[in-house]
Amino acid sequence: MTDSKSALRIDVSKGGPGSGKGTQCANIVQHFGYTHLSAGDLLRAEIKSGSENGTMIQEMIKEGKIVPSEVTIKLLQKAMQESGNDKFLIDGFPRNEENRAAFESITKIEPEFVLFFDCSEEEMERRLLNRNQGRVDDNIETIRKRFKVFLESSIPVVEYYDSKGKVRKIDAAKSVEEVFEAVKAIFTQKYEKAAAV
Ligand SMILES: Nc1ncnc2c1ncn2[C@@H]1O[C@H](COP(=O)(O)OP(=O)(O)OP(=O)(O)O)[C@@H](O)[C@H]1O
Ligand SMILES: Nc1ccn([C@@H]2O[C@H](COP(=O)(O)O)[C@@H](O)[C@H]2O)c(=O)n1
Ligand SMILES: [Mg+2]
Repeated sequence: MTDSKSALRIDVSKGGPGSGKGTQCANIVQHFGYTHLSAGDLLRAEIKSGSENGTMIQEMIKEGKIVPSEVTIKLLQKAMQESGNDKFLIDGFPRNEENRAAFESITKIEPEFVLFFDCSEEEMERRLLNRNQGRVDDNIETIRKRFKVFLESSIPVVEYYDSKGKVRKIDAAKSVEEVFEAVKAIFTQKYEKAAAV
């Protein structure tokens, strides 16, 4: 997203649950100097911190529901301020139209581009059930709810950005290395274009 006043640059990483957003963002950070902000990770940290919103967030995550935007946006803004960076890769946000509209209205920032990790439900389900990170939402019941929310609420946001020519779709069913090759090509092209201006 670009913000002319503060020159913050933000790209967005989207894709279904288990499509590999977090894995690829970690690679992008190492190669391209972004700060990675995972909305899900920030919400999980908020639960651990013992915040007054912790119980509500925990319940929403267990049910695969989307936490109210004001909570998530405050966490994102705080993390951005604390990072000292001006280049952010926001992972798993905006998750629905409310997230998108509220973020843009509060921050006046729009994404430069949106990476969309495209993967079948069958493969995503396999990956989530093998993740073994102790997440309360990595069980088959919650995974099915998360897939439904993804289709009903998150895909329309991808379509919105697509209509603005911002989506870069990546075949995320390939190996981690192959997916990263495709990601690298997108970022390299972006920097080459910027250098040519
Ligand atoms: N290309 C890949 N091939 C096989 N396994 C992968 C691939 N990418 C990621 N994984 C594995 O799949 C699991 C989910 O990946 P990751 O946590 O990056 O997904 P995510 O999109 O961030 O999911 P969530 O939305 O639930 O946070 C992890 O165990 C990860 O190691
Ligand atoms: N914008 C968001 C992002 C996430 N959540 C909640 O966290 C859960 C886990 O998110 P991951 O990106 O780590 O998979 C997600 O299912 C939501 O419950 C949210 O509310 N808003
Ligand atoms: Mg993740």
